[in-house]
Amino acid sequence: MRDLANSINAQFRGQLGRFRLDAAFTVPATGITGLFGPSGCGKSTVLRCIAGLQQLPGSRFSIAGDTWQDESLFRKAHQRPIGYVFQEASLFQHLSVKGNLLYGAPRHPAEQSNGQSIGFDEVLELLGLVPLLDRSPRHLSGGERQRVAIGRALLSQPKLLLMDEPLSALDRLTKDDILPFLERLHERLSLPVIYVSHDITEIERLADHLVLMRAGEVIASGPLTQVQSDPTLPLAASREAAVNFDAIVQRYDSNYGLVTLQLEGAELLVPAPPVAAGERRRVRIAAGDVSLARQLPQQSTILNALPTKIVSATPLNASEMVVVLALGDGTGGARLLARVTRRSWDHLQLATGQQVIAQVKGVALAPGRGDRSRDPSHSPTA
Ligand SMILES: Nc1ncnc2c1ncn2[C@@H]1O[C@H](COP(=O)(O)OP(=O)(O)OP(=O)(O)O)[C@@H](O)[C@H]1O
Repeated sequence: MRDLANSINAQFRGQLGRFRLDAAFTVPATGITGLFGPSGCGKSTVLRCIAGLQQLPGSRFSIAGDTWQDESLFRKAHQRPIGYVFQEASLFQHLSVKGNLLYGAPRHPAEQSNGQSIGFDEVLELLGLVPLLDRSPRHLSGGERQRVAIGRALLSQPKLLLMDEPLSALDRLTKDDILPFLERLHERLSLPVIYVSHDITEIERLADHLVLMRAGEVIASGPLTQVQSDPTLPLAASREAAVNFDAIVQRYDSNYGLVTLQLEGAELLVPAPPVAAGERRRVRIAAGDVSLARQLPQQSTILNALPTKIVSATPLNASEMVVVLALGDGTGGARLLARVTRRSWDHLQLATGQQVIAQVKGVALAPGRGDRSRDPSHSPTA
């Protein structure tokens, strides 16, 4: 049982027209929780319930030991300390950016939030808003408007930030511009965030925990990598199946332009711009980029040939299977996914519990703060 004082506990049940919501999850009250699922599965409805905008009898919600609703209590929307960021930023056109940011901000934030206030200057710096302060919202790009909306939500001193598809109205390049700002918020603020998206690449980039929904129900929740690597869930079986890790930079080899990253149970070599030792960077390894070998390849261009143990193997279709691997000797190492053909599986006489070598042909490394390119670079590691 998770410690209630440090968790978000949600249970929303009820009928909305023809739609039945029966969603319950418990996640830590820290970091970013991604709420992911197909269109119409109920993600926005869950956020509306958390915000107190939708009341369903018999529902419960608490965060860090503070109950917002249960059988006998229902705090109205304005009594819930939340920031809400929507797909389209609704800014006041008659106010400047500064006016918009300060709208709704408590006058004495430190008194209102037990000293845990988010400062005006800090928000400006985190979201790069200084050059925009005197501008009218009419003259902002979509990405700039969204940054202002996020800043305004933060300055209301919320205890929980709800983000409902905040990037989905933006084009690819603008999205890539905003993601590093969100990563910085995540790094610097301890504010818990529930982030709704139907774009798995955003979730992979930002989330620490994941709640998977389908048809009004929560089908899984847990740490991101754990949910990604569960072969019984739809993510591991999808074409885009991948796992993400937060790895620590060990060293940088400027001679070859390679960074060494430490994961639980393995080290990875990845081509990258110079990066300082000790930095934390998120990596993504796609199932389709991992192949298996019985032995360490003697002469190969593959940079990352990692000892692993086969945890499970699940057929995907007539020709392919998804294999879950534990890095290292299988005790406590991070999990990887590999998509292999059934023919190769039989040919190599592979079996659950066996030690095998995972050959990682490519790794996507999320950019660091100093990187010029903001798109996660997918580098062949062969
Ligand atoms: N007040 C309501 N009355 C009737 N039906 C509702 C109500 N609110 C939501 N629904 C229905 O609930 C379902 C879930 O909607 P919701 O917007 O939560 O899904 P979603 O997962 O956020 O979808 P998307 O990713 O497309 O935004 C939809 O079929 C919607 O029509």
